[in-house]
Amino acid sequence: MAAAGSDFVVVANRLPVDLDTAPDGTQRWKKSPGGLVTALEPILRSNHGAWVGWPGIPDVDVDPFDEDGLELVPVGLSAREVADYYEGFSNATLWPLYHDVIVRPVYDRTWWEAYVEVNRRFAEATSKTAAQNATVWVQDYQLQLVPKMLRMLRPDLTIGFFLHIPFPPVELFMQMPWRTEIVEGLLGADLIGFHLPGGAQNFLYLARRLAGQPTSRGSVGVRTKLGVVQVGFRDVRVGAFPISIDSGDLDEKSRRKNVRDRAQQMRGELGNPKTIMLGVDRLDYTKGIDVRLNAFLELLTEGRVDPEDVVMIQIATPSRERVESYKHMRGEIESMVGRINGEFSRVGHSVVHYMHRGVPRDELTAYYLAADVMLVTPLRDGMNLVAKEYVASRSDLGGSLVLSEFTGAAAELRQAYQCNPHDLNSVKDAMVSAIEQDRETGRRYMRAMRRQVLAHDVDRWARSFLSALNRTGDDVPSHLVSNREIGDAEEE
Ligand SMILES: O=P(O)(O)OC[C@H]1O[C@H](O[C@H]2O[C@H](CO)[C@@H](O)[C@H](O)[C@H]2O)[C@H](O)[C@@H](O)[C@@H]1O
Ligand SMILES: Nc1ccn([C@@H]2O[C@H](COP(=O)(O)OP(=O)(O)O)[C@@H](O)[C@H]2O)c(=O)n1
Repeated sequence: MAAAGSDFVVVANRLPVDLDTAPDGTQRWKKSPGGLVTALEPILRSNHGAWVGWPGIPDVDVDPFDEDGLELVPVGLSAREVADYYEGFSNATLWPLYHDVIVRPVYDRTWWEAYVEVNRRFAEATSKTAAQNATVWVQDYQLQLVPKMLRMLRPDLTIGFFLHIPFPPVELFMQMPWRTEIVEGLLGADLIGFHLPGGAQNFLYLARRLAGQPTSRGSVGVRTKLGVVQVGFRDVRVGAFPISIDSGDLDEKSRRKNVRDRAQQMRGELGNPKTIMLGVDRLDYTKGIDVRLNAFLELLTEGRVDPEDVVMIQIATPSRERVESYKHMRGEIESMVGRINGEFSRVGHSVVHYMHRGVPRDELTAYYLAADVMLVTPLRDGMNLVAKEYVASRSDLGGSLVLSEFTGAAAELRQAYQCNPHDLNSVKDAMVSAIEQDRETGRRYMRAMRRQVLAHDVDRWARSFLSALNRTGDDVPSHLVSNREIGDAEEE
């Protein structure tokens, strides 16, 4: 039976803050990594909702607490569950399978059992947190069984699900030993959202084939034209809702004098090179950090880029460090950085600056402003918020974006220098075009991309998903998302 509870509950693998243990044993909360938290935290904060999630370290038992008007409901995981559910099934099975099998997925029955058990725990915690008839929004691949489990516990709830990573082609999904259970788990929701129409389309096909449910046959549009799966007397709707960022906030930050001064200072510290190229990613094999380093190495070797003129900065945030494929990739990337610097740096002038750590937000905005060329080269990425953040930060209309075709963002940022990360020549050519771009062309491209990102911000993303979930047309209940109007992109 529902207690008083919250009217709006987000359920995600992680809380927006992680409990961090310092070397002296003291613990403090710090912002969790990744785009999901960046995207959802502002919405939930402005709606005084509740967030159910894992506090980020094993074997801690924390009571629900209030943080600036947001109720945080921790779901504890044991060390074994972190190994089997998070590192195992989520990040060594689902993550590689959904990212085009860049790394071979491991199918392990023990991991699957832990995934089922932890999903049940999340469903139970949510059931206790949500008020009668509340709206619950379940996030991402770690929790695909929660919609069905939650519906069984609380049929009064309106349940949405959003997948932040790509939904794979049918032939790849069919590898999954527990494919039917996953499709049926998702079908517990009232609305299932993907970044792109292709993911929605793949899911509709699988709902027919694996769950044997009738579905609509027409194509799915972006934020419009939802697909439908009929599950008994319920209609489950399926749609494409490309996520975004708080672009207005970033635009405003990038105009601040202290941020601009810091960007200038960074350029000075690097010896004022003609071109600064920047990469900002979690250290993940999907992000194609190795691809851009290889392309840079070849350009330097061929003399198409002069090491005196071009400097590359790579910020690589530590991620999933106990998963084997991540350990392996870190070693490879760091040895490539060493090789490039060994061949092309001189005393006092490194060609690649590599940082294996997170960076505070203001500092990150200054990096975006300092960079002439932003390198976003994933082999596959659900959206990639970094690409959108770069564009939102360039209120000066400077800079150029090299963008992989295999990111969700590529569907919206058409004026980027798009490339195929599986084709090194394509990446090299895009880099050279971005480096050599003339000022007027660059301003035109950046203006067009900014119009897109400023008009389609994270507030609009949440509003379009939640209004579809609540079947209220354009009017979202005011307790769900802020009604802040999005102004026209103002430039310069
Ligand atoms: O929680 P972690 O295991 O440390 O990973 C961080 C997050 O990575 C993934 O982010 C995705 O969501 C972004 C926002 O929609 C999207 O732009 C990006 O393409 C995705 O990779 C993951 O989906 C999250 O669940 C993780 O929290
Ligand atoms: N050092 C860093 C690197 C990234 N980030 C943020 O992490 C998020 C990454 O999101 P994304 O969509 O590009 O990729 P995922 O890491 O979610 O796969 C962005 O919002 C970045 O600004 C950060 O806060 N600090």
